[in-house]
Amino acid sequence: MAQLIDGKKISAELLDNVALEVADFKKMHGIAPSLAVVLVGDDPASQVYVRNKIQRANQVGIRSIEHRLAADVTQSELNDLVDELNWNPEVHGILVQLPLPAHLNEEDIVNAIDPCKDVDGFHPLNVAALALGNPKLVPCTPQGSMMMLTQTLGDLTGKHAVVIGRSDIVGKPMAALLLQSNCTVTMVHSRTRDIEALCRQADILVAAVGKPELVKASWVKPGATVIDVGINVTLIDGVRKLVGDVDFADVEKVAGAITPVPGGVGPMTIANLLQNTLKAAHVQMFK
Ligand SMILES: Nc1nc2c(c(=O)[nH]1)N[C@@H](CN(C=O)c1ccc(C(=O)N[C@@H](CCC(=O)O)C(=O)O)cc1)CN2
Ligand SMILES: [Mg+2]
Repeated sequence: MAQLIDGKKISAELLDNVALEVADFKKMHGIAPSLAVVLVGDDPASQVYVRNKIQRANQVGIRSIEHRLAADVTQSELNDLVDELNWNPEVHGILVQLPLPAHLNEEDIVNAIDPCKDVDGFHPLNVAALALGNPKLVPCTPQGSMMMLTQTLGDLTGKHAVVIGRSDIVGKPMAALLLQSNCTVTMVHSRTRDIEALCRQADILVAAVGKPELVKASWVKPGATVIDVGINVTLIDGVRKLVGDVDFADVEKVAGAITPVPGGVGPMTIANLLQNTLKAAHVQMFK
């Protein structure tokens, strides 16, 4: 049976470390790092994620400022808020919870955030910095996935990593980070031919595609490390159940190590958001 990569445990260690560094930051500067969290509308999952982010921020001593906007807010009203947060020296990190309601243009909003406060790492300047091998603020889910990989495997040099999915917030930055760690990287997606055979070549398999339990044991090389980024809500006999993109019960029989859902990558995302907030605050103090 595969080793379980425990995201709750690894993220708790990271949060303890962030809390210590936040205490040092406060001693040095006399203020707390601060994070502005913008939530538009009433998507139930987004409400849960935002609540968890604020709760964890408070736990490590980061000041959080919540901005809740109605679902029918206009693009220019949201832009005005982002602008105000950009100019406010008491705000070190800004995050706009995604997805936004359909009438809003996500790209324009992300582009409006000051790249130095972009703790999600989604701004084009942060994307470019990562692609050029000089990362500044890195997207939280891929950064957390890399921490789990290095804790499990140590040096990743020479390993063949296959990333399933090419989203801007997970697949692409994940591939860039794996490349930076000297992996040989293959990206597969909906138009790839024979995905299964390519996945079977992977020493490291990262599933970030949003398809419940897509990856079966037959896709996995014996002993491979499997990172499951998927968070899919399914109904089993009328009961809400969270499953990943990996068929855990099947794949754990062949993998060397595997992340569960829940309790894997998810908690790492939030811990990395707070680490990014601290990093952004440090950079702004010396500007
Ligand atoms: N601005 C952003 N929006 C979104 C991001 C993001 O990184 N920045 N990522 C996702 C949602 N997300 C954080 O925002 C997120 C999703 C899931 C978890 C998590 O801890 N999940 C738990 C299970 C929670 C549950 O029971 O529902 C787990 O996997 O154990 C954290 C953060 C999209 N939007
Ligand atoms: Mg839209």
